[in-house]
Amino acid sequence: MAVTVLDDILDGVREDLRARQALTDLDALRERAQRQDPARDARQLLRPRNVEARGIKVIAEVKRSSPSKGALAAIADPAELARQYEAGGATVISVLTEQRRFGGSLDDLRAVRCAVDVPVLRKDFVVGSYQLWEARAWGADVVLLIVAALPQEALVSLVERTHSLGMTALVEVHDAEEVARALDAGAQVIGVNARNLKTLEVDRLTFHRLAPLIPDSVVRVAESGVRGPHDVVDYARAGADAVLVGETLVTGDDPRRAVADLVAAGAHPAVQAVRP
Ligand SMILES: O=C(O)c1ccccc1NCC(=O)[C@H](O)[C@H](O)COP(=O)(O)O
Repeated sequence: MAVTVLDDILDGVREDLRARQALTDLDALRERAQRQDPARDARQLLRPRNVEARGIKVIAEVKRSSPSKGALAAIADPAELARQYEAGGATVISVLTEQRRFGGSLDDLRAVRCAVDVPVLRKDFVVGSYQLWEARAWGADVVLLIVAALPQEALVSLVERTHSLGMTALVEVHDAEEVARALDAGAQVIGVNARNLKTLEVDRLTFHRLAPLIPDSVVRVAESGVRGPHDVVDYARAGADAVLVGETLVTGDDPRRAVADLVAAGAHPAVQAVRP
């Protein structure tokens, strides 16, 4: 019996994963993954060495629905949406591939991969390495690993495996203990989710509380709750290198313009993140 929203999501993810594993064995996935172009270095793009290029980056998400808001947008053509995001200046495109609650799929990931040149993030609820091989086989450059969904030994192993496949791990946290776990696991990019995945409550100040616990050597991503440029400015002032934005972009009528407005806010001299 699922106790929290996250537990319920994970129950469905495990059931759907078993069905996919029954259809495609790991050797076939590995073979497909090895045929892919090497993964793009998203970490470098999220925190460029050239300080002048260091405006707050935007990770723009393809998100049809969610547990907190239900149906958001049909997104009949995820590739076109991704092209609009890229044209607006998004540094990374995030693709939700969980089907039951977010209406996503690996086909969406593949379509977006074929449509854009920027790195693509597989946003799902990873519980094992098979999903990492899936991500690589479908062209992902970045994979989300949710600390709250994984015991520490599994988290450590999955971060290592993600890096060994050439991909970047976006390790997601929501409290101080999870920050410590992410750092222990070797995370080089940490996402602070303002949304509590167990209760769905959104508190943008979560990032402000946790950012000081994340060393300057680690890329900081502020996830969720970005309603517009003002939230980008606020996250930037709290030390974010990047923001991850979904709902505001998929529910608006001009995704390219919406991304461009967020990028402009993040690039403004008054708010550029001052990074050592
Ligand atoms: O969005 C949800 O309702 C949700 C519920 C449970 C687990 C994950 C959930 N969303 C995934 C995300 O973290 C967001 O899609 C992403 O950070 C973008 O957030 P937003 O801009 O608020 O859509």
